[in-house]
Amino acid sequence: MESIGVLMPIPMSSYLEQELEKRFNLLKLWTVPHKTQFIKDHSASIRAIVGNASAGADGELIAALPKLEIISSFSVGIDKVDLKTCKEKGIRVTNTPDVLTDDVADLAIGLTLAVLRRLCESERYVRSGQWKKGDYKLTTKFTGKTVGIIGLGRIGKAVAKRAEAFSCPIAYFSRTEKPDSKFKYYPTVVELAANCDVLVVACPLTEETRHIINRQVINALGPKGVLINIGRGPHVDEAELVSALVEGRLGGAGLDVYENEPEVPEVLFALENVVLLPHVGSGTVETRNAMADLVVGNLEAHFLKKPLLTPVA
Ligand SMILES: O=CC(=O)O
Repeated sequence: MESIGVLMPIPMSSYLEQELEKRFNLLKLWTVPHKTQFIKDHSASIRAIVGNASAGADGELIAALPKLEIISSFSVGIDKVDLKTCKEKGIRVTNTPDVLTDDVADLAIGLTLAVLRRLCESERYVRSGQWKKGDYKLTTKFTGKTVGIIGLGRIGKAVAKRAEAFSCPIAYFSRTEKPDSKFKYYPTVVELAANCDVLVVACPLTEETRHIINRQVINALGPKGVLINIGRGPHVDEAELVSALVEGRLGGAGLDVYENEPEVPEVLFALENVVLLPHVGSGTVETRNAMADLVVGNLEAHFLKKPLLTPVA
Protein backbone atom coordinates (compact mmCIF):
# COMPACT_ATOMS: atom_id res chain seq x y z
CA MET A 1 0.00 0.00 0.00
CA GLU A 2 3.09 2.23 0.22
CA SER A 3 2.51 3.64 -3.26
CA ILE A 4 -1.06 4.76 -2.53
CA GLY A 5 -1.16 8.55 -2.26
CA VAL A 6 -3.15 9.84 0.73
CA LEU A 7 -3.71 13.58 0.67
CA MET A 8 -4.01 15.45 3.96
CA PRO A 9 -4.91 19.14 3.49
CA ILE A 10 -4.08 20.42 6.99
CA PRO A 11 -2.29 19.06 10.09
CA MET A 12 -4.62 17.19 12.47
CA SER A 13 -2.73 14.79 14.71
CA SER A 14 0.93 13.75 14.75
CA TYR A 15 -0.10 10.23 15.79
CA LEU A 16 -2.40 10.03 12.74
CA GLU A 17 0.38 11.27 10.44
CA GLN A 18 2.79 8.72 11.87
CA GLU A 19 0.33 5.83 11.43
CA LEU A 20 -0.52 6.91 7.87
CA GLU A 21 3.15 7.29 6.98
CA LYS A 22 3.81 3.69 8.10
CA ARG A 23 1.33 2.41 5.51
CA PHE A 24 0.81 4.93 2.70
CA ASN A 25 2.50 7.70 0.78
CA LEU A 26 1.21 10.58 2.92
CA LEU A 27 1.09 13.89 1.06
CA LYS A 28 0.96 16.82 3.48
CA LEU A 29 -0.56 19.64 1.51
CA TRP A 30 0.15 22.30 4.15
CA THR A 31 3.90 21.76 3.82
CA VAL A 32 4.08 22.72 0.14
CA PRO A 33 4.05 26.29 -1.21
CA HIS A 34 2.22 25.71 -4.51
CA LYS A 35 -0.80 23.65 -3.54
CA THR A 36 -2.67 23.57 -6.86
CA GLN A 37 0.45 22.50 -8.74
CA PHE A 38 1.25 19.88 -6.08
CA ILE A 39 -2.22 18.37 -6.42
CA LYS A 40 -1.85 18.33 -10.22
CA ASP A 41 1.57 16.67 -9.97
CA HIS A 42 0.26 13.91 -7.67
CA SER A 43 -3.24 13.47 -9.06
CA ALA A 44 -2.37 10.11 -10.65
CA SER A 45 -1.41 8.59 -7.30
CA ILE A 46 -3.86 10.21 -4.86
CA ARG A 47 -6.54 7.63 -4.07
CA ALA A 48 -7.59 8.90 -0.65
CA ILE A 49 -8.14 12.14 1.25
CA VAL A 50 -8.01 12.48 5.02
CA GLY A 51 -10.07 15.54 5.97
CA ASN A 52 -11.54 16.85 9.19
CA ALA A 53 -14.10 19.32 10.57
CA SER A 54 -12.34 22.31 9.00
CA ALA A 55 -10.89 20.90 5.78
CA GLY A 56 -12.84 18.31 3.88
CA ALA A 57 -13.20 17.81 0.16
CA ASP A 58 -15.28 20.14 -1.97
CA GLY A 59 -16.37 19.57 -5.56
CA GLU A 60 -13.30 21.37 -6.92
CA LEU A 61 -10.80 19.19 -5.04
CA ILE A 62 -12.69 16.02 -5.92
CA ALA A 63 -12.74 17.05 -9.60
CA ALA A 64 -8.96 17.57 -9.51
CA LEU A 65 -8.38 13.98 -8.30
CA PRO A 66 -9.59 11.50 -10.92
CA LYS A 67 -8.20 8.50 -9.02
CA LEU A 68 -9.88 9.39 -5.74
CA GLU A 69 -11.65 6.39 -4.17
CA ILE A 70 -12.22 7.30 -0.54
CA ILE A 71 -12.44 10.25 1.87
CA SER A 72 -11.73 9.19 5.45
CA SER A 73 -12.67 12.05 7.72
CA PHE A 74 -10.97 12.61 11.07
CA SER A 75 -14.31 13.90 12.46
CA VAL A 76 -17.82 12.70 13.03
CA GLY A 77 -19.34 15.64 11.13
CA ILE A 78 -18.87 15.39 7.37
CA ASP A 79 -20.42 18.73 6.39
CA LYS A 80 -17.14 19.75 4.72
CA VAL A 81 -17.36 16.83 2.28
CA ASP A 82 -19.34 17.19 -0.93
CA LEU A 83 -21.39 14.05 -0.32
CA LYS A 84 -23.55 14.50 -3.42
CA THR A 85 -20.52 14.46 -5.73
CA CYS A 86 -19.05 11.51 -3.79
CA LYS A 87 -22.26 9.52 -4.27
CA GLU A 88 -22.38 10.39 -7.98
CA LYS A 89 -18.77 9.30 -8.48
CA GLY A 90 -18.92 6.26 -6.18
CA ILE A 91 -16.33 7.72 -3.81
CA ARG A 92 -16.56 6.16 -0.37
CA VAL A 93 -16.78 8.37 2.74
CA THR A 94 -16.07 7.43 6.35
CA ASN A 95 -16.15 9.35 9.64
CA THR A 96 -15.28 8.74 13.30
CA PRO A 97 -18.52 8.20 15.22
CA ASP A 98 -18.90 6.70 18.73
CA VAL A 99 -15.29 7.15 19.88
CA LEU A 100 -15.82 10.88 20.46
CA THR A 101 -19.36 10.80 21.83
CA ASP A 102 -18.38 10.84 25.52
CA ASP A 103 -15.93 13.74 25.16
CA VAL A 104 -18.38 15.92 23.25
CA ALA A 105 -21.22 15.18 25.69
CA ASP A 106 -18.88 15.82 28.66
CA LEU A 107 -18.01 19.17 27.12
CA ALA A 108 -21.68 20.11 26.69
CA ILE A 109 -22.22 19.58 30.41
CA GLY A 110 -18.96 21.37 31.21
CA LEU A 111 -20.04 24.38 29.15
CA THR A 112 -23.46 24.40 30.79
CA LEU A 113 -21.94 24.41 34.27
CA ALA A 114 -19.37 27.00 33.21
CA VAL A 115 -22.07 29.36 31.96
CA LEU A 116 -24.59 28.89 34.78
CA ARG A 117 -22.05 28.81 37.61
CA ARG A 118 -19.79 31.39 35.93
CA LEU A 119 -16.79 29.08 36.36
CA CYS A 120 -14.44 31.00 34.06
CA GLU A 121 -15.45 34.42 35.34
CA SER A 122 -15.19 33.45 39.02
CA GLU A 123 -11.85 31.77 38.41
CA ARG A 124 -10.61 35.05 36.92
CA TYR A 125 -11.97 36.75 40.06
CA VAL A 126 -9.60 34.69 42.22
CA ARG A 127 -6.59 35.11 39.93
CA SER A 128 -6.99 38.87 39.71
CA GLY A 129 -7.06 39.21 43.50
CA GLN A 130 -10.61 40.60 43.59
CA TRP A 131 -11.75 38.01 46.16
CA LYS A 132 -9.78 39.91 48.83
CA LYS A 133 -12.16 42.84 48.24
CA GLY A 134 -15.37 40.82 48.60
CA ASP A 135 -17.19 37.59 47.82
CA TYR A 136 -18.14 36.63 44.29
CA LYS A 137 -21.79 37.18 43.31
CA LEU A 138 -24.39 34.39 43.36
CA THR A 139 -24.90 32.35 40.22
CA THR A 140 -27.56 29.99 38.79
CA LYS A 141 -28.21 26.38 39.78
CA PHE A 142 -27.94 23.65 37.10
CA THR A 143 -29.43 20.64 38.91
CA GLY A 144 -33.10 20.28 38.01
CA LYS A 145 -33.11 22.68 35.05
CA THR A 146 -34.89 21.47 31.91
CA VAL A 147 -32.44 20.56 29.17
CA GLY A 148 -33.65 20.72 25.58
CA ILE A 149 -31.62 18.82 23.01
CA ILE A 150 -31.71 19.38 19.26
CA GLY A 151 -30.87 16.04 17.68
CA LEU A 152 -31.26 12.86 19.71
CA GLY A 153 -28.50 10.89 17.98
CA ARG A 154 -25.45 9.42 19.66
CA ILE A 155 -24.21 12.70 21.10
CA GLY A 156 -27.68 14.02 21.99
CA LYS A 157 -28.45 10.81 23.91
CA ALA A 158 -25.12 11.00 25.74
CA VAL A 159 -25.87 14.61 26.76
CA ALA A 160 -29.31 13.49 27.99
CA LYS A 161 -27.77 10.68 30.05
CA ARG A 162 -25.41 13.10 31.77
CA ALA A 163 -28.09 15.74 32.33
CA GLU A 164 -30.37 13.12 33.88
CA ALA A 165 -27.68 12.54 36.51
CA PHE A 166 -28.21 16.22 37.40
CA SER A 167 -31.96 15.49 37.84
CA CYS A 168 -32.76 17.54 34.75
CA PRO A 169 -36.00 16.86 32.86
CA ILE A 170 -35.07 16.26 29.22
CA ALA A 171 -36.92 17.37 26.09
CA TYR A 172 -35.85 17.16 22.47
CA PHE A 173 -36.46 18.14 18.89
CA SER A 174 -35.58 15.96 15.93
CA ARG A 175 -37.00 15.52 12.45
CA THR A 176 -39.27 12.77 13.73
CA GLU A 177 -40.34 11.67 17.19
CA LYS A 178 -38.32 8.73 18.53
CA PRO A 179 -40.84 6.07 19.54
CA ASP A 180 -38.32 4.43 21.89
CA SER A 181 -37.50 7.65 23.79
CA LYS A 182 -39.00 8.49 27.17
CA PHE A 183 -38.13 12.19 26.74
CA LYS A 184 -40.67 14.87 25.83
CA TYR A 185 -40.73 15.58 22.10
CA TYR A 186 -41.44 19.00 20.59
CA PRO A 187 -42.19 19.12 16.86
CA THR A 188 -40.52 22.54 16.45
CA VAL A 189 -37.33 24.05 17.80
CA VAL A 190 -39.24 27.18 18.88
CA GLU A 191 -41.54 25.10 21.10
CA LEU A 192 -38.54 23.24 22.54
CA ALA A 193 -36.72 26.52 23.23
CA ALA A 194 -39.81 28.00 24.91
CA ASN A 195 -39.99 24.99 27.25
CA CYS A 196 -36.40 24.50 28.37
CA ASP A 197 -33.75 26.36 30.36
CA VAL A 198 -30.69 25.04 28.55
CA LEU A 199 -30.81 24.34 24.82
CA VAL A 200 -28.08 22.09 23.42
CA VAL A 201 -27.36 21.86 19.68
CA ALA A 202 -26.27 18.28 18.97
CA CYS A 203 -27.42 17.55 15.43
CA PRO A 204 -25.40 17.23 12.21
CA LEU A 205 -25.05 20.33 10.01
CA THR A 206 -27.15 19.98 6.86
CA GLU A 207 -29.05 22.41 4.64
CA GLU A 208 -32.11 21.89 6.91
CA THR A 209 -30.24 22.55 10.15
CA ARG A 210 -28.24 25.61 8.97
CA HIS A 211 -29.35 28.54 11.19
CA ILE A 212 -31.69 26.24 13.11
CA ILE A 213 -31.01 28.67 15.95
CA ASN A 214 -32.52 31.89 14.60
CA ARG A 215 -33.99 35.04 16.17
CA GLN A 216 -37.32 33.38 16.92
CA VAL A 217 -35.67 30.43 18.71
CA ILE A 218 -33.36 32.73 20.67
CA ASN A 219 -36.30 34.88 21.77
CA ALA A 220 -38.23 31.76 22.80
CA LEU A 221 -35.27 30.60 24.92
CA GLY A 222 -35.36 34.02 26.52
CA PRO A 223 -33.38 36.17 28.96
CA LYS A 224 -32.90 33.29 31.43
CA GLY A 225 -32.18 30.66 28.81
CA VAL A 226 -28.75 29.32 27.90
CA LEU A 227 -27.65 28.12 24.47
CA ILE A 228 -24.93 25.45 24.26
CA ASN A 229 -23.45 24.77 20.84
CA ILE A 230 -21.26 21.70 20.50
CA GLY A 231 -22.48 21.07 16.94
CA ARG A 232 -21.32 23.40 14.18
CA GLY A 233 -21.09 27.18 14.04
CA PRO A 234 -23.51 27.55 11.11
CA HIS A 235 -26.26 25.91 13.18
CA VAL A 236 -26.57 29.34 14.78
CA ASP A 237 -27.31 32.66 13.16
CA GLU A 238 -24.31 34.20 14.88
CA ALA A 239 -25.25 37.84 14.25
CA GLU A 240 -28.63 37.18 15.92
CA LEU A 241 -26.95 35.38 18.81
CA VAL A 242 -24.52 38.23 19.40
CA SER A 243 -27.23 40.90 19.38
CA ALA A 244 -29.46 38.83 21.72
CA LEU A 245 -26.59 38.42 24.19
CA VAL A 246 -25.64 42.09 24.02
CA GLU A 247 -29.27 43.20 24.43
CA GLY A 248 -29.95 40.72 27.26
CA ARG A 249 -32.62 38.86 25.27
CA LEU A 250 -30.70 35.62 25.91
CA GLY A 251 -29.37 34.57 29.33
CA GLY A 252 -26.06 33.11 28.23
CA ALA A 253 -24.19 30.91 25.78
CA GLY A 254 -21.52 28.23 25.88
CA LEU A 255 -19.93 27.88 22.47
CA ASP A 256 -17.38 25.41 21.15
CA VAL A 257 -18.03 26.26 17.49
CA TYR A 258 -18.49 29.41 15.38
CA GLU A 259 -19.70 30.36 11.93
CA ASN A 260 -16.27 31.46 10.71
CA GLU A 261 -13.66 29.54 12.69
CA PRO A 262 -11.19 30.55 14.01
CA GLU A 263 -12.86 33.98 13.89
CA VAL A 264 -14.99 34.69 16.97
CA PRO A 265 -17.10 37.87 17.20
CA GLU A 266 -14.96 40.09 19.43
CA VAL A 267 -17.95 41.67 21.11
CA LEU A 268 -18.43 38.32 22.90
CA PHE A 269 -15.05 38.66 24.63
CA ALA A 270 -16.46 41.30 26.95
CA LEU A 271 -19.53 39.32 28.05
CA GLU A 272 -19.51 37.46 31.39
CA ASN A 273 -22.45 35.23 30.48
CA VAL A 274 -20.60 33.63 27.59
CA VAL A 275 -18.00 30.85 27.65
CA LEU A 276 -15.95 30.45 24.49
CA LEU A 277 -13.95 27.34 23.57
CA PRO A 278 -11.81 26.78 20.45
CA HIS A 279 -13.67 23.78 18.88
CA VAL A 280 -12.26 21.17 21.26
CA GLY A 281 -15.25 18.83 21.66
CA SER A 282 -13.24 15.70 20.83
CA GLY A 283 -9.92 17.23 21.83
CA THR A 284 -8.47 14.70 24.26
CA VAL A 285 -5.41 12.55 23.61
CA GLU A 286 -7.39 9.36 24.13
CA THR A 287 -10.20 10.27 21.76
CA ARG A 288 -8.07 11.81 19.03
CA ASN A 289 -5.93 8.66 18.98
CA ALA A 290 -9.03 6.47 18.77
CA MET A 291 -10.29 8.68 15.91
CA ALA A 292 -6.92 8.32 14.15
CA ASP A 293 -7.11 4.52 14.48
CA LEU A 294 -10.55 4.62 12.84
CA VAL A 295 -9.30 6.80 9.97
CA VAL A 296 -6.42 4.40 9.31
CA GLY A 297 -8.61 1.31 9.83
CA ASN A 298 -11.12 2.56 7.27
CA LEU A 299 -8.39 3.24 4.69
CA GLU A 300 -6.80 -0.16 5.25
CA ALA A 301 -10.17 -1.89 4.99
CA HIS A 302 -10.93 -0.06 1.73
CA PHE A 303 -7.62 -0.83 0.05
CA LEU A 304 -7.72 -4.47 1.24
CA LYS A 305 -11.27 -4.68 -0.21
CA LYS A 306 -12.78 -5.41 3.21
CA PRO A 307 -15.96 -3.82 4.66
CA LEU A 308 -15.42 -0.26 5.89
CA LEU A 309 -15.49 0.17 9.67
CA THR A 310 -17.61 3.33 9.78
CA PRO A 311 -19.04 4.12 6.34
CA VAL A 312 -21.15 7.20 5.66
CA ALA A 313 -21.39 6.63 1.92
O1 LIG B 1 -16.22 18.68 15.18
C1 LIG B 1 -15.73 17.61 15.25
C2 LIG B 1 -16.19 16.44 14.59
O2 LIG B 1 -17.08 16.52 13.73
O3 LIG B 1 -15.65 15.36 14.88
